[in-house]
Amino acid sequence: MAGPGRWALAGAPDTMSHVTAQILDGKATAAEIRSRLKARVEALRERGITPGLGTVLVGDDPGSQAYVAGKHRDCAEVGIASIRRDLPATATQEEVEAVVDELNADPACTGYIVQLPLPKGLDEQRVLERIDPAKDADGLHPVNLGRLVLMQPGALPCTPHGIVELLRRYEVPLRGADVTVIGRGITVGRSLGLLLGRRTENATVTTCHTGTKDLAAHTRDADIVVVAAGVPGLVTADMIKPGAAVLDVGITRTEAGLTGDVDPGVREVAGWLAPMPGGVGPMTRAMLLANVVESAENA
Ligand SMILES: Nc1nc2c(c(=O)[nH]1)N[C@@H](CN(C=O)c1ccc(C(=O)N[C@@H](CCC(=O)O)C(=O)O)cc1)CN2
Repeated sequence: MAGPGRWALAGAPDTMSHVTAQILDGKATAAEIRSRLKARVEALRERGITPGLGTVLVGDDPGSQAYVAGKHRDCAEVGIASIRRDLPATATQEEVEAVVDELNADPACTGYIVQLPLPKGLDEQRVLERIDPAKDADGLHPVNLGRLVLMQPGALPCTPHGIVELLRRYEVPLRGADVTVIGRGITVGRSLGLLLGRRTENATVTTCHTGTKDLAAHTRDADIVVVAAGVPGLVTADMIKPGAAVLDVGITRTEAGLTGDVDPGVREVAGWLAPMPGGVGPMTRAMLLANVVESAENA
């Protein structure tokens, strides 16, 4: 699946005519991953093991509701049992933590996630820390993030893991690549920096955020740009080195529909583009299933 855009990384002249970016098709890649996971789930079931994914959803945010519904559809497709716990937006910290305790104790739930963000007023970090690290299907418990820092095996956060898988499948050169990540949230930016800096990936990562003085200076030098800022159209064509890979992880819901962080003009400059929708999002869901299957296999 090698793309047309490798010439910028190889140092070819700027005068070379450019082909529109190759699309990093997360939807198709995730479907392939699910079909392989389905076979692994069947093998587990033959050994008498049924993996079970739990979700905890608090409140009525339309995005979170859609993501959780998607996660349960994926489970049904690959044969993972699913357990759903929905709480109203008025739920207290104690009520949310009681559900976490219940899932920690439930043997049918082999892994689970707490859908983020939680409604204002709830202490997200306290909830995440209460999850049994062995059941943390999102890799967001401090123990699992610590393993990532120490480069030890453990559940990996789904979006960063999905990004790395997508880059690998399309043979986007990663070793030694200069990667600029925009956004320092724990579900994407910060964890991605840790993941790409491991010896197995060996990329050089710059994490940009609201305090970054000259964002364009960092993106223009990068072989790979990952943007997870939630600012529609933040990254424009003039900020991208010709032939670089650009991955759009931003999602803003407007009355007109969903908007990503990458301006459509980037497609004419980039070598590869993971669009929103259809790029990284479906990979996030596929990696969650992979975490659940892998932890059932290792149990
Ligand atoms: N506990 C977690 N909470 C959140 C995570 C996470 O990994 N764990 N990530 C995001 C939300 N998320 C999964 O939970 C997620 C986001 C987007 C997509 C997706 O498929 N997006 C589509 C477009 C959106 C749409 O159609 O509605 C796409 O990009 O094609 C899946 C999962 C924050 N919370």
